[in-house]
Amino acid sequence: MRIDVVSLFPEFIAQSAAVGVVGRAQQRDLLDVHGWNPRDYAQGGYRRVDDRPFGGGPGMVMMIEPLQACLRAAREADARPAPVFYLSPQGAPLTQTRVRQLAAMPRFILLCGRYEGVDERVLAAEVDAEISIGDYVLSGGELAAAVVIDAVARLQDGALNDAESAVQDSFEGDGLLDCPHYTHPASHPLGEVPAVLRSGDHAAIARWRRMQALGRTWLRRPDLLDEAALSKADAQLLAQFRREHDA
Ligand SMILES: Cc1cccc(C(=O)NCC2(NC(=O)c3cccc4nocc34)CCCC2)c1
Repeated sequence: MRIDVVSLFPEFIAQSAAVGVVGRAQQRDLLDVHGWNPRDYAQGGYRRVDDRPFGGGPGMVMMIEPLQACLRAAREADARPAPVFYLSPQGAPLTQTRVRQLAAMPRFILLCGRYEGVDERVLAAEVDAEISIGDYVLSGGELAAAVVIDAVARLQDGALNDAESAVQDSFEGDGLLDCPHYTHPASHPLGEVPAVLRSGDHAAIARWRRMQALGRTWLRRPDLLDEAALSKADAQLLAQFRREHDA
């Protein structure tokens, strides 16, 4: 899979994609991430990429020409067709379902805004869809691009080791939050590790972990619970968690 990223800070994208799971996926040729800087496609001595907003107001807007030329260069770097996604607060919220759709594509291009954003005519002419990673104010779209790249990289076959696959499969499988995790020491001034986890009773441990995942999802993200397909056993575990919680 190939991802091209158009950004005024391509080094940020390259560095974040060089470490961890994404870096390893690139080393394994499962993924290629290429950064492109619109400033390299800006005409004239000043290599201007932004200008003042029509209608007045604070800040600057990214100009059409450098973006169009940069998007064209990125598109033409590979023969395969490439949808363009603009990372934007006005975009559709990113979900694991959307990540799975993106991960199935042979390639796509991510466009990152800076300043107040990009000239609206670029969105109308060049962008296939807008994606948001959440409702808060950021300084640029690059962090959102890094989130998309990480989530998509993890779904490339061969990108994850067994432990990483476990957490991926868990959420992919049932859409629940994770259970609590503990490691040495068993006893500490901060508290004890739950006895069941040290019991060696693997059925009881699996049951406890499932109950915790269900219970925490109920307490913290009931919206996810509505989406999750709960088995009869799950429903009973959750009922027990709620009884103990309300006791
Ligand atoms: C709630 C709200 C309302 C109005 C503006 C902004 C805001 O943050 N505007 C600034 C920019 N924000 C983002 O790019 C951005 C931000 C958040 C999530 C995202 N997911 O993808 C890209 C994202 C847009 C141009 C430069 C950065 C945020």
